[in-house]
Amino acid sequence: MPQPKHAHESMTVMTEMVLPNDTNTLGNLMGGRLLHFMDIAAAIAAQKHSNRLVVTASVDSVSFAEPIRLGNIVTMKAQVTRAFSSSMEIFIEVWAEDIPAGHRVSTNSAYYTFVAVDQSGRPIEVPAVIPETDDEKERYASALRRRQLRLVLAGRMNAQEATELREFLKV
Ligand SMILES: CC(=O)SCCNC(=O)CCNC(=O)[C@H](O)C(C)(C)COP(=O)(O)OP(=O)(O)OC[C@H]1O[C@@H](n2cnc3c(N)ncnc32)[C@H](O)[C@@H]1OP(=O)(O)O
Repeated sequence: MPQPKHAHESMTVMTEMVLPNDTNTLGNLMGGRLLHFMDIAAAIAAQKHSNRLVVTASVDSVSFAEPIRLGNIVTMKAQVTRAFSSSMEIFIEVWAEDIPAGHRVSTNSAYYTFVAVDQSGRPIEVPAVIPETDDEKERYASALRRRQLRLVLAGRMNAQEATELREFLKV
């Protein structure tokens, strides 16, 4: 069993500049490009936690609340919230910044799930997470509910087994 690791050890901050090739005809960052940036930042956080190869297993709903403009600086902060057997949940927050205007806005957040795999692509055990701050403890505690919900929605868990969702699903 790998030694548990502190949540903050996986913290990853990634910065990108929005270039013309990243935008649509309105000059806004394309959603798929942003998801690509987020996937990389989250994968690095999962690798830091597990010291393994990782693959994306799922992405929870992402909404695009604010357009991100050509020339903006996009900053992503990703950190593992909780690890299970081979899977890890990563919370990622995104900000866009217009540096000349001195304007910074929070644009997105999402939960990604990564699975650590061996060289043959088989899932492999990962360290448990030790949460320390209040935010880390809250996200750690609620991670079990989010895991059960995503596995039920993916058809990988029977709703009857989702102990954290009983009240919500009325099962
Ligand atoms: C960085 C990248 O972009 S990688 C490229 C995109 N991603 C991929 O190509 C991944 C393709 N998928 C796969 O390789 C496999 O489905 C895997 C490795 C994710 C899972 O393999 P399986 O053989 O289904 O393994 P298994 O059923 O044992 O599940 C392994 C873990 O994955 C988790 N998992 C599987 N599917 C999902 C899902 N849809 N959502 C969340 N977690 C999932 C399971 O809950 C389990 O977690 P646990 O070990 O912590 O309990």
